[in-house]
Amino acid sequence: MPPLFRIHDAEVVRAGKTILRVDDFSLAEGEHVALLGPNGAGKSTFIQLLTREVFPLYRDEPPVRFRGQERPLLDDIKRALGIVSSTMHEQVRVHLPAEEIVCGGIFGTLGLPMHREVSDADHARALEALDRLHIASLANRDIMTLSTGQVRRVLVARELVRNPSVLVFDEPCTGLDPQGMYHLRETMRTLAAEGCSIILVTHYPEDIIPVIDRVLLIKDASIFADGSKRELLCNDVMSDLFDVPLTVSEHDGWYSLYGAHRG
Ligand SMILES: Nc1ncnc2c1ncn2[C@@H]1O[C@H](COP(=O)(O)OP(=O)(O)OP(=O)(O)O)[C@@H](O)[C@H]1O
Repeated sequence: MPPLFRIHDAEVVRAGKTILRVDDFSLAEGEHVALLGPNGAGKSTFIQLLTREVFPLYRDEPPVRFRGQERPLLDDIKRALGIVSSTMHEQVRVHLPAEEIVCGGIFGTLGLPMHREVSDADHARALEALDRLHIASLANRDIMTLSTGQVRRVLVARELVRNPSVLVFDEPCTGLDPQGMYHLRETMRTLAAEGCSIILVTHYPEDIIPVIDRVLLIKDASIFADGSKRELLCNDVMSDLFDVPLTVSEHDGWYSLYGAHRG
């Protein structure tokens, strides 16, 4: 089986500057990975290479392959991938029940589509997605009255209605309180246990749920390291990645990062 994604000899240039270079990377079907690195390193650009929102410099052989295809259809990639980011909820500025927001995910609309029939089965899919994340009780709540953490989980459900095989979480816990972080990380665990591949982008090892073993460290527009958590989530590597002294601790497969302050 070809890998889900393969990137080979890709370079993204903006304003005359290389903002990402990837010599070789591949992700197998069903594999999880966490991208970790400082601000401006190139993590979002990496994701946008996969989703074909940015294009690398021309090569005779296209640098990004999806399921072995050199020129995949954008629709095929969109069908396979669900994306949840910490900024998505800023676009939700309408008074609609959470269930309608989720149902809109089937049609790619924010709420129910204006000119298309929404069947009982569509509504049932939306409720099922909310239920999978244990938030069915929010179905009739006005999305504008929910907490940031609740909205983010509703938006995960909105991606789930299309049954993607891969979920990209782009800084999913940014702006959440400890309760919101707990639930969001539990959501990732639930989805991984159900067989979804997770691609996580984060600044914090705390977000890397135990089932994700592979970490891709990105720094200064290139891959700094690619390997297992045990190998890379350690004091020296993290201090080098973020250019400040850091200490890593691990407990039951969960990692934490602290500033190694003196005095
Ligand atoms: N259109 C553009 N023109 C010029 N520079 C750009 C453009 N888009 C991105 N960049 C630069 O490319 C670099 C990588 O950006 P990217 O958003 O991928 O980083 P990131 O690792 O996701 O950062 P953060 O953690 O802050 O979200 C940054 O320095 C950014 O300023």
